[in-house]
Amino acid sequence: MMSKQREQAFGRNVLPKQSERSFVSYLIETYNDKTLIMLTVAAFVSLSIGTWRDYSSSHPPDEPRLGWVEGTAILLAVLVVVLTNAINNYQKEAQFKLLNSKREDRVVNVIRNGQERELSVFDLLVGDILILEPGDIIPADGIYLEGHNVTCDESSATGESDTVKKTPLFGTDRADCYLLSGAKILEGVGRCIIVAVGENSFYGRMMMAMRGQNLEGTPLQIKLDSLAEQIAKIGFAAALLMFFALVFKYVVIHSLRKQWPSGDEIASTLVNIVIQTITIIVVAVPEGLPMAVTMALAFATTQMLKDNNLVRVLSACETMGNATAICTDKTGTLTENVMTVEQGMIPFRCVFDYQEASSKNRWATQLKNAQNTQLLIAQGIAVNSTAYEGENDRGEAAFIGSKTECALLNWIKLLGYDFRQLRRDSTVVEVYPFASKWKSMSTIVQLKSGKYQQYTKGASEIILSSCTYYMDENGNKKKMNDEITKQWQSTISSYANQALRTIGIAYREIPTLPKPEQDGQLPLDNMTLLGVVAITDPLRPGVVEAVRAFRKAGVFVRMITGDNIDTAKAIARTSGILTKGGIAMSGPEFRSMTIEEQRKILPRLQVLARSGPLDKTIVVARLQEQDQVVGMTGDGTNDGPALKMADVGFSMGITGTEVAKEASDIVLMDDNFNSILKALLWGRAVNDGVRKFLTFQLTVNIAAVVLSFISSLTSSTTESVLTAVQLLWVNLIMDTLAALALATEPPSEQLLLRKPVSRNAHLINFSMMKMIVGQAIFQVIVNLVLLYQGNELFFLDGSKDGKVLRTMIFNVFVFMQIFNEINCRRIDNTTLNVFQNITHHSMFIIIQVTVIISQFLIVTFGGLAFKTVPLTASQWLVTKNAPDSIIEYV
Ligand SMILES: Nc1ncnc2c1ncn2[C@@H]1O[C@H](COP(=O)(O)OP(=O)(O)OP(=O)(O)O)[C@@H](O)[C@H]1O
Ligand SMILES: [Ca+2]
Repeated sequence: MMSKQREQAFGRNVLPKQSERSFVSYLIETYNDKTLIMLTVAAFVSLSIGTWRDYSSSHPPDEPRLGWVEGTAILLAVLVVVLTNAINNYQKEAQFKLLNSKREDRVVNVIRNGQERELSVFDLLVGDILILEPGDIIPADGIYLEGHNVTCDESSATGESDTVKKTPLFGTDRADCYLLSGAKILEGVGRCIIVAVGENSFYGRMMMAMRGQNLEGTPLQIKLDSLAEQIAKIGFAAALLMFFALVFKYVVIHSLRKQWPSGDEIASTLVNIVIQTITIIVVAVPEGLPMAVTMALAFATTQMLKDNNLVRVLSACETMGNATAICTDKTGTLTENVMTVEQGMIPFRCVFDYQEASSKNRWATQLKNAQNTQLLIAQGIAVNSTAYEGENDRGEAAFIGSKTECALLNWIKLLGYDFRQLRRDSTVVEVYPFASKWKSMSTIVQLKSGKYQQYTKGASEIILSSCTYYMDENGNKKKMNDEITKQWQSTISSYANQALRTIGIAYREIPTLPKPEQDGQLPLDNMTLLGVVAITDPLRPGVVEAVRAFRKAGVFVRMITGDNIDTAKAIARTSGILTKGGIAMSGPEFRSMTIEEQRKILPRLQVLARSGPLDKTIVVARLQEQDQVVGMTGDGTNDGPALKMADVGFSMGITGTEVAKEASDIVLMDDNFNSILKALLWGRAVNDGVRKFLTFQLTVNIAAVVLSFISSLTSSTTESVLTAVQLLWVNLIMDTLAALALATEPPSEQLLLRKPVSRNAHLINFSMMKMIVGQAIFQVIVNLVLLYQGNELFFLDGSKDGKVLRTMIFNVFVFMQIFNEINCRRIDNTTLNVFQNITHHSMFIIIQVTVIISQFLIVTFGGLAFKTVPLTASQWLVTKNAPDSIIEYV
């Protein structure tokens, strides 16, 4: 059947879209807040009392009827607050949704219409033949057709962590040929036919059932939530205190005067006091605090995707900001993973170097005597690899699979062999795919004679040590001796010192099929060494600079690689990871040390070569014991535990197995080391953004509450200088808008100039504290001075019920917040220039300009609601500069 028809009949491998949450539900969610509801009730009470007084008989007929204004204005303010917050939440959610869909996409290898190709999992169809390798997570339900040793971990489906051995459908023993989606392939290679996709697959059904479950907060969110709660309690207490103080004052004044106002006047004053109290609560409750983190995270994670960091676990983003150590792989991360066979010795004494034009011909001539060897090598490489030539996901023809194998396949292609033909000509009976644990791969084929032949390729020292024979320059099998071994060794290290990756190629003939050892590895002994090839893999551009940047930022970079120690050292030296006095050693050596010795050596350990997945976990454990925050990269299935254990696990988007990705917090979409630096930058930016916002928020909080408190207690009408509606506007500036403005600053290189902040450091550090308290005191003093001395100061006619002065104070207060917000951009003491990089931060500028314009409109046209009067140009100037003039005055 054509794939179109299959798609129509069975659908694509996607789950139906989650029913969209309507905007109204966001509105309801935001409005569902105690203080907002209280405020609404109070507003309605004020509205009814106000209207009632307007039309009551005692209302003076010549005065305008304005009793309804206050209540309506508050209702409008509540509406604006709810709307802005809901819009924010809605957008934030949309960003996370985008991230989620990206997170699920990946490529799989399939055979469709007889053609091998790479496809997006979403395009997998029933009837496709899927190619499976160790580390894959089965993307749809399938039936195992053919393969070797396929073993699955179905714990995600059954909850039991037993490994299940699968047998092919047409095998001798048809016990279990079902491959469940969601299960992991632990070992073996194979092919299966897809029988159920999307919603109909096992995994799909499970995911559908789990829909709608929510994530828990990140550590920063949890910290902020509890801080917000504490502040809210204090604010609540302050508001309550104010309420009783105002009521007490009102009662005392009137009982001293022995003259009580009319009942409705008392009622309206009481309602006013209640409204003021609730407004103070609204201002004091820092509802924007937890939101600021989510917003910063939503912003950061979507931006990080552009920097090729796919954040799987939200908290990783902020944790990365505190990282003190990075452990990175070499191949593909520091290097480009563009591999080409460049040099080699095949067989003994026949050397070639593709950099040298004449060398190739010389090698060809030498090889003439050993044609059989060349064929053996070509067969070995063709049969003993899982890479293939096909279409990549962009539809271009390419070698697909392990880059090392691609390089080898390409090499034999250049030598004139057709690897497909070679594969077709041989009968493969067993495959032991490459595993980092063993550092080799073997395939056993049955010869026409009925005997078996084993091809093995892998890390050259390991292959060398398992060989008792070697092929000499004439194509004769000879016994190894010490001298020959030395010669091979020196060849290998001369390649390795040039930062080349060496692969040993060997074979042996065996009469019967060998039994794997305990750990599943094929015994490697009595092999014949055919030769060693050396593969280049250039350093990625920018790595040297990135390593330097990490060092400046106080983050220690270590290389943990499976490659040869000399190769590793050479690369580490050129990339700047290995420095004078630094230690490079091999994984087995490190593993055999005592914990004490490991701890001692760790601060200087920069390269760990020939390491296995276990070494990674050891390094993470030792580092974490020293309270380090560790970022660790990994690509293989066995790297899973180390990735999980690390504070931030990075998996490779291109070469990483699905299992590694699942265990990781962040997927490096381009496998690139430089992207880890980007993650550090963003991590620091998120932490900083939240701190900036916190500083700003607390300053305004304290200033507004204290000012209202003092001014209302001292005023004759028990009214605060800042009216309820004005305060609500201030609250909008400082909560929602400031969170947007301060928590979304794109990172700048400056963030890399300072040492990491401890993860356990208090959210509010000393310099923030100084800033908060200093600013708040300053603001309160300025406004109080204006309140009591303003009329003389600005030569105002105080008799006009002080409206101009009050408007000016309101204006001064808002402008002080705007300046304060600019100040809060730099809280890290690295520079005093608060305008640094402000041009890169368009969101900040947009919001500030919006606030200034709105303030102008409010003052000029919003008089009714905000109780303001239009100011003259000079009064505007004065309010903007008032803080300075006050300083002069004082
Ligand atoms: N497909 C393969 N078949 C056989 N041998 C391989 C294959 N891929 C790699 N090797 C050999 O095994 C060694 C270890 O590989 P491993 O994947 O553990 O680490 P690596 O790729 O060299 O480095 P890193 O751990 O930094 O990514 C390699 O140096 C190489 O010699
Ligand atoms: Ca608030």
